[in-house]
Amino acid sequence: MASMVNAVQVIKKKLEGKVMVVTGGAKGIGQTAARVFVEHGARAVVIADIQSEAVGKSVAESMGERCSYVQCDVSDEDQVKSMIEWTANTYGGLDVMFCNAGIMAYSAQTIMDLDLSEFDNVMRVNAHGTAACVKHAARKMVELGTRGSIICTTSATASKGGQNMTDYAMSKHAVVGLVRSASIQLGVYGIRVNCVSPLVVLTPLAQRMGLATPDDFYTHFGKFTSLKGVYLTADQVAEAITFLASDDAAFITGHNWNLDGGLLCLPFVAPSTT
Ligand SMILES: NC(=O)c1ccc[n+]([C@@H]2O[C@H](COP(=O)([O-])OP(=O)(O)OC[C@H]3O[C@@H](n4cnc5c(N)ncnc54)[C@H](O)[C@@H]3O)[C@@H](O)[C@H]2O)c1
Repeated sequence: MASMVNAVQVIKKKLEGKVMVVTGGAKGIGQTAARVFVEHGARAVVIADIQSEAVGKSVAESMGERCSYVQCDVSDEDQVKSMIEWTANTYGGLDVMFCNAGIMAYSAQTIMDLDLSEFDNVMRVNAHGTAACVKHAARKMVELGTRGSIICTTSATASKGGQNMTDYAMSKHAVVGLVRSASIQLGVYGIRVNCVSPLVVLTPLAQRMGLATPDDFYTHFGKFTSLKGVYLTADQVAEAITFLASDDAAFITGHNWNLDGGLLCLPFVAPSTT
């Protein structure tokens, strides 16, 4: 028992003392990330999400006293600005901004049947909303003189075209452009900006695409990855974000980290069926 305790004690907590915001943290990847940030010793984790106060507060409470909830629609710049102000005033700083909130349209969104009001909605949250979050986090970090870390969630669709979800792919390509440009502009302040591009994670969002179990993933995506018999979990994404947020990544900026099981490295030949 004593040796087990010692083993746990030597595991490094990578986020000790940090004040962090997670947008879209009431569900899915963001909720897991908030829990993992607390486990890694973050001083404060603010979950910012469009969900009701009741839903968000119960998620935050389930993670302990270092976690709190602010209802915030990331597509509304004023709400984003107020949420960042509240975080910095309440906890005395802002070290890490995880811009993760994102949505998909309800229709297939092939180009010839593109519903442009759904398109606007997807772009408003995924591109415009992420830009508002990066903008106001950066302004606050510069104001406070913090050499912070900003991380955005984009998607494997940011590097590929698709049979459908045209608006979603466009919005995620936009986030990569945002991250690359912001990383250049903010480097002078010591602020790092990176993004992660997961393939599929079995969250409520993936369920809407009919992906609820590992078998669903293997059936639909297994042949497009070089790694076999493994799938991406929200915990793995959260650990990747934790690394990018931590001081271990002090010289890493401007990257789009593909969490894709090797999908982007597959050669230009028909995928192997073995
Ligand atoms: N799940 C996947 O397979 C997958 C793959 C690649 C990328 N992503 C991206 O990861 C991110 C998280 O996805 P997820 O699967 O956890 O989704 P999810 O639907 O499970 O959770 C998304 C959260 O974002 C919140 N949200 C939605 N609109 C918002 C808004 N306007 N303002 C604030 N919060 C808002 C929702 O309330 C929800 O809590 C998204 O950006 C998504 O595009 C997901």
